[in-house]
Amino acid sequence: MKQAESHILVIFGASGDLTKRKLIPALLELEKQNLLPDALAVLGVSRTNLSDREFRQRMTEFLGKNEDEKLVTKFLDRLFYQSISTSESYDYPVLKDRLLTIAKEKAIPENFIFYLSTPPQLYEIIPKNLASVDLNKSDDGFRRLIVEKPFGTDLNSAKELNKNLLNYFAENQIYRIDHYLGKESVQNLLVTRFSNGIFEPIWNHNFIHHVEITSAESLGVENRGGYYDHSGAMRDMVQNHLLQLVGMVAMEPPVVVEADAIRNEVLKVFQSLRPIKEEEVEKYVIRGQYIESHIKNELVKGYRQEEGVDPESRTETFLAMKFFIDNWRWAGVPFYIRTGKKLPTRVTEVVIHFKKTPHHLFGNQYNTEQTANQLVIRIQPDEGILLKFGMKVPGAGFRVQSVNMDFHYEDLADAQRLPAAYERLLLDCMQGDATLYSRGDAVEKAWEYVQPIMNAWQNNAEIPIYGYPAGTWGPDVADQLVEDGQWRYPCKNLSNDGTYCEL
Ligand SMILES: NC(=O)C1=CN([C@@H]2O[C@H](COP(=O)(O)OP(=O)(O)OC[C@H]3O[C@@H](n4cnc5c(N)ncnc54)[C@H](OP(=O)(O)O)[C@@H]3O)[C@@H](O)[C@H]2O)C=CC1
Ligand SMILES: O=C1O[C@H](COP(=O)(O)O)[C@@H](O)[C@H](O)[C@H]1O
Repeated sequence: MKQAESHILVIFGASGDLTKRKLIPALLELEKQNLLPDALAVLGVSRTNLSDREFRQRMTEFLGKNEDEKLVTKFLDRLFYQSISTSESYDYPVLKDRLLTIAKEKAIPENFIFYLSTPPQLYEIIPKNLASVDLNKSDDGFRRLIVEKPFGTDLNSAKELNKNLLNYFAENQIYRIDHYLGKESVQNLLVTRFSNGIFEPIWNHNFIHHVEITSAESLGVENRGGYYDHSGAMRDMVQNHLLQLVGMVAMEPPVVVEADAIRNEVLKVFQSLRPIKEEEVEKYVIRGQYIESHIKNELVKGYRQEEGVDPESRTETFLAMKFFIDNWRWAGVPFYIRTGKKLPTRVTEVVIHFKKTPHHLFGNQYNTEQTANQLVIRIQPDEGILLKFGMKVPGAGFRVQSVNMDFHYEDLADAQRLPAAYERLLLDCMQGDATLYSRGDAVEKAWEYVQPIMNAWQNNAEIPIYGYPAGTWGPDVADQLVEDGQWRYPCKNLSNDGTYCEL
């Protein structure tokens, strides 16, 4: 594994939610694991006036309660803060001076990573302002730019954003975060497929009947109603996280495990998605919105009653769709994806449904079910893999029953905690590895694919948006998408608070 190189990490938007909830805890965890280089500083930047001491004090509140004091002190000493008017170029010489001063005082080489954790309107102006003081390129050190989602809100804005970023940074300097790619179990998809002789030979239309991907959340929009009402499930989850998952499930083996080799294969999957025409949207895509209901005797608000949401909103909080990948491997295999807020539990899983045997040997004589094998790849929580297969019911005759072969990450003898997505992604960028970051062309291709669906919703008020009671698996009509049968309902046991279900 490459070592993280010494550098200064500049976080724009350092007084915001993402910094305190995800980035700082991820950095502390890397410190704990001894994965940060000795010469590393973090410079928080935003408009709020804070001293270094005040910034450190604020960040302390978001670190775990029982952390080792010495370690926390070492970590906090790496943190600095600079207040600037982020959108104004006149403040960037101040930023540059501060960076050079920290580099000199702390003997850190002039390598800089700029993390854009601000409102997306600033994703164009900050790179431009960095370029105005030559912080975008250097012959000596590296300059990298991490961009948070959303990468645009539709195809045109995504193209515009990419074009503008490329005015100031080269593609190989740009790291677009999709935190799903940072999840350990998503990366394990590649290992499951490409390091097991038993799976890859049958990973195609000859053996696979259909593929199902579910990403369910039990939470609603919480305090993000204002943002979500302009986004919806398609922009928030499908265009990015779920299509990236599709890319991992469906791609061809990359030539090597390197950023461009893997990302080339993901792009090819996106290029092979059969377009859904505007007039076909009703047939292939079901959208829903949660409505008021009772969950465990408690009255739960509907989406339109959430703070920041238009009382007549037609934004989808649930989406289920069927689509095809028109290439050699996947010809004729339906893919189904489903995501939603206020569903019964939080679970993300990929289910490979294999074809049934060509002849049901035991069916006629023993009036027994014909089982089809399923491989369930649980992304979260309770990460693991489960294989369902038919087994003889003990005793007389040949009756068949479906049973499970079950692996859970937490059962590993030397079980290590799974690193959080932001830990892995930050470390990768520090090592100059963009494999788990989205590439601009793939992001645009994904927008190109979903754009006609969003257009149809916008242009045709007749396309229904179905209500579903909060706490259910979405509108019943979503079942009609799946030809023979229904979606897998993923819970064996639901925890008491309903937020967790066993594989
Ligand atoms: N929070 C999350 O869980 C996730 C967030 N994201 C993305 O990350 C980015 C940051 O999100 P989040 O931290 O939640 O956002 P917040 O609104 O909490 O923080 C935004 C930050 O940007 C700074 N800022 C600088 N210039 C401006 C400006 N002109 N207007 C408003 N704020 C400004 C703000 O500080 P100041 O006012 O001091 O300048 C603040 O520090 C967003 O693009 C979001 O979509 C993506 C995934 C998850
Ligand atoms: O990007 C987002 O992802 C979260 C779901 O992430 P997960 O890691 O908890 O599965 C989602 O809640 C949020 O709306 C979306 O913006």
